[in-house]
Amino acid sequence: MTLTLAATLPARGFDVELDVAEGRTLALLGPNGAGKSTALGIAAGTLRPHDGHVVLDGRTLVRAEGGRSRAWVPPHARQVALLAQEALLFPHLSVRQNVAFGPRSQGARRRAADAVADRRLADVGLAHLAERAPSTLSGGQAQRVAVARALAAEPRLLLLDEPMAALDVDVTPALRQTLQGLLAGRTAVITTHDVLDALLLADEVAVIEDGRVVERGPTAQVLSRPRSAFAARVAGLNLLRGAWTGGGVRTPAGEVAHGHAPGDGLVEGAPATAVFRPAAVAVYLGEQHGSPRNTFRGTVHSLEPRGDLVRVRTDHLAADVTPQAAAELSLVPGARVWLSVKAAEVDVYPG
Ligand SMILES: Nc1ncnc2c1ncn2[C@@H]1O[C@H](COP(=O)(O)OP(=O)(O)OP(=O)(O)O)[C@@H](O)[C@H]1O
Repeated sequence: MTLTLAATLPARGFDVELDVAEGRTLALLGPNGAGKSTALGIAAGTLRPHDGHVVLDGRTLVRAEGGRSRAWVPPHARQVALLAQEALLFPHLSVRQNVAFGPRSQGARRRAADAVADRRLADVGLAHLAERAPSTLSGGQAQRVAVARALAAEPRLLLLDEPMAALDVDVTPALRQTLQGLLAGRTAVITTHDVLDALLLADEVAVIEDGRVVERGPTAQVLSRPRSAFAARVAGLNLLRGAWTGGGVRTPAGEVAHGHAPGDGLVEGAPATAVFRPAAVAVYLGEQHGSPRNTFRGTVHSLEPRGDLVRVRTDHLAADVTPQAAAELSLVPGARVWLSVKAAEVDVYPG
């Protein structure tokens, strides 16, 4: 592995192990306060773990035991670049000087550093802004300069902390596309809440909740067969977890989901997961009988516009219905409903 990180920080309830292979990008997904930024801070050296280690390309960057550092490489000597949500450019330096800063501080001469800066600015499509002052840039441009600056230092590891979070939605697709090109073949960790970042930028995904990794795997697998509630939400899927019993997944609350189970591996009494799309769910005011359907009781929590449809959220499930259906059923928060989904629309898998 290029990067291995195993660290605890009891003050934050943080206890995480991660690894990233050479040239791969890992996305850290998780709710606010889960510990994603803490993981990046420990890798970058802005935070010290209480126990654990970080090893990059065989070099130990930190090793700590019981709150004492046994090994410590300071942040600037780690060959790790951390890109924050805000660009944080030096205001008194030009765009080119900002990007040349890393090579300069590594000892490159002015001309050579400027040449690197111009190449990196070209990589992010901003060669024409090299003379500008940071204060004259838009948020999206500033963030691109920050990406160029991070890459100019030739880091062995690139850390991106929600790089799109502070940007307007209309500029995020372009930056995401730029990052897609730049991350190919680099070792990187990106934190995000956005399914598109995970899909387009990451080879693997790790879901962090309450300071622990609760799920990890190749991106497509985690998003199509999530096991954690958070991954299911990011993937836009309903998720029910329970035990495989009598041909269905029985949840601790007593709900049963029948579905189709491609492949095998389901064992009577063993953990199993059922997922289905909100668009496959119909909403009724009374229980539906007959036909191979699953029905679940729920109370409407919220209604949100979702393209041409309305997303109806109940305690733990979601359904996408037409605005006409929502109106005919008089759906409002607090309404008691039945949600119904055909077994053929439900994927069931072990775990
Ligand atoms: N400077 C700090 N001092 C003490 N505790 C902190 C500090 N920063 C964060 N924490 C706590 O550490 C835990 C993990 O926070 P962290 O910022 O790593 O989460 P995150 O997953 O990055 O969240 P977000 O998505 O909101 O950025 C939280 O409980 C948070 O309250």
